[in-house]
Amino acid sequence: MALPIAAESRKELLRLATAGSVDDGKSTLIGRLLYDSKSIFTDQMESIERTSAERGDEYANLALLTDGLRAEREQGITIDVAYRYFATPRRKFIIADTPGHVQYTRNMVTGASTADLAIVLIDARKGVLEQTRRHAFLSSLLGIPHLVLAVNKMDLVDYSQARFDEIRDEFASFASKLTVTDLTFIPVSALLGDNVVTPSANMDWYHGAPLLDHLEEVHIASDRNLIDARLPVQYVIRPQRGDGSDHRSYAGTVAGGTFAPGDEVVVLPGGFTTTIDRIWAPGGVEVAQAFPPMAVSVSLRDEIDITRGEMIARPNNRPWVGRDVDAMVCWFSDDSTLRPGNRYVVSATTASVRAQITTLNYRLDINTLHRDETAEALSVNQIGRVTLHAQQPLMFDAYRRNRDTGSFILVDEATNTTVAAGMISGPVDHQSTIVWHGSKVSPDQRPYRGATIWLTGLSGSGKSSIAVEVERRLVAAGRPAYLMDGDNLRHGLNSDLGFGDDDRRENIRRTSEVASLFADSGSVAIVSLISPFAAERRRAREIHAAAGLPFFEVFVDTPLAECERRDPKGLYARARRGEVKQFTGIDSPYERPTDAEIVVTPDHGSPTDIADAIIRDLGL
Ligand SMILES: Nc1ncnc2c1ncn2[C@@H]1O[C@H](COP(=O)(O)OS(=O)(=O)O)[C@@H](OP(=O)(O)O)[C@H]1O
Ligand SMILES: Nc1ncnc2c1ncn2[C@@H]1O[C@H](COP(=O)(O)OP(=O)(O)O)[C@@H](O)[C@H]1O
Repeated sequence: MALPIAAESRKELLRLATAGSVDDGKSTLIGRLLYDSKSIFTDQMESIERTSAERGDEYANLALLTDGLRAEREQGITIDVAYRYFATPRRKFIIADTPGHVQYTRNMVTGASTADLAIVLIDARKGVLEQTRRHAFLSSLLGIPHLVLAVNKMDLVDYSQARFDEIRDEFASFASKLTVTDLTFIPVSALLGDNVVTPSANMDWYHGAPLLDHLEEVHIASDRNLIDARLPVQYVIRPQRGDGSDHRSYAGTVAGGTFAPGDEVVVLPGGFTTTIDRIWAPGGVEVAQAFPPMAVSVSLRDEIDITRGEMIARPNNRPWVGRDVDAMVCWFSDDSTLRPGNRYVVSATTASVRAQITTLNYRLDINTLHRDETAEALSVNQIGRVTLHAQQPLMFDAYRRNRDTGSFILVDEATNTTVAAGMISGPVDHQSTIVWHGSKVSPDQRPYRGATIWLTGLSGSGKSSIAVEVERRLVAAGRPAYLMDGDNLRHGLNSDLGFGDDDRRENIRRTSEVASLFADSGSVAIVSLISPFAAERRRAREIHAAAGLPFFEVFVDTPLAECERRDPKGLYARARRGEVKQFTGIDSPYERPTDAEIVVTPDHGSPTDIADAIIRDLGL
């Protein structure tokens, strides 16, 4: 016999969001659902009955159930969303209960972003109001697949079918402008229980299901995207000595499609292709298939260096990979505004990347759907369409295709707070209008196969001295080779860049791209760049890997003290005196490479000795 707990966990979960103000009877409706489905504990019920009697309420005031909880949680919580849990024999439910006033747009965005179904309440006496339209619009913007219009307080309009029909027609004409796929109207009285859990004896003209039946029956299994296989890598599990495993595995929550052992996959953004070896569910149980929203770990047939934030997909069905994204954002922060030029960290699936807002295309009035194209900023609870530019490629889908891989949050790095939520429309247009023109020359038609030798190290470590010797030897041997020295590039290609972190990243990015073009042409690109950041060096490697080009990192590991002693340009002395700011090793970081192909130290001899060794070791 199955244990009850197992039966419980097998039940399908429906995430439901309710929007509306207290006056519409939202709290009473939720209370009624909990009460009539026997989800309230007896002691809670007794206290509600007692308080209702004290207040002189005619009926047990079920709103007290949710309002009481709200008062508790108001302390110290900025985003006011209460999650309630209840279950019936057929399904489990999580209700995200969000207050409905205009200033609570951010709450609704937070609470409803993962919902399968939204209930929008209408007071039958008042009909369709501005806030009804606002809630319906937000539900559609958030891509909630099922929308229920609960026309409440039917007892106060004599259970009139005519009034219900009037409201339904008015709302349906507005909803036709939205992308609502499944719309259901239910006449209810939350206070008296009509059509909430049990069918109403007062509305025999209504032949549909009561609300709870609808919630139990609405078909949600196919709402998830089961086509586009996506596994954002959350962390890497390395084999422990002695535990019998011989493979690294990659853990994450499946965000779309299905994965099975033997499937060919691509790891993005690097572009390596391999095959899934095995898949485990939590607890180490091996499974034959993974689908959303399963948390799994997978092992791959080839050893590939994968880190958090990368994505496993299918070679013939990839997410977009790009830096420029077009999105709708809802601004959350009371303390700041969104403006073009502002910089944030974009957190999308498991990746976090720095990005800048490039444009605010318009601000949307969520009551009228009017687009204000003259808007210069978004403040709290406002929604607008923006484009942003990320410093590293993001992997994403359109939100309407996949709510997990199509959404992100913006984090203010200075305060480490979430300032916005975003829903991606797609890559910025200019990208989709640019096509890749393939060359008619294949790599083996070129006289030489190119490569990049990337020298990294502190200023004065000896990068340039070694690089010029490598270039000289290769050219003398008849190989096309070309030296790209950071100092020299900063005179032309990178003359607009300084030494702040962002500028250095851009410096490394541009140099990576140019080096890969040289390598692609059959030349050996020799780069001599401090390149202090591990992520950007890694990105340089990935750019080459994606194009199938060899990339060799050479870490010129000369201790800071020795570089400072050499100080060929007198820059260390000036940095110590504070005349040169953000100098690497002094007041700007250098992240030491951990996976360089070659590490050279001063013990290895003169630059010429080292150049000889590099050429020999790399087989060039
Ligand atoms: N603040 C500060 N920090 C580091 N380096 C400085 C700075 N200001 C000027 N220089 C000179 O610029 C050279 C480094 O440029 P890079 O393009 O290699 O640097 S980076 O990769 O963008 O960090 C570097 O050249 P090398 O000594 O050949 O490394 C310095 O001479
Ligand atoms: N292997 C080495 N042994 C001793 N001195 C070296 C070595 N490599 C470079 N140097 C000296 O160190 C100084 C800085 O070298 P440089 O190539 O300009 O460094 P970087 O390009 O890393 O700033 C130069 O004076 C150079 O002669």
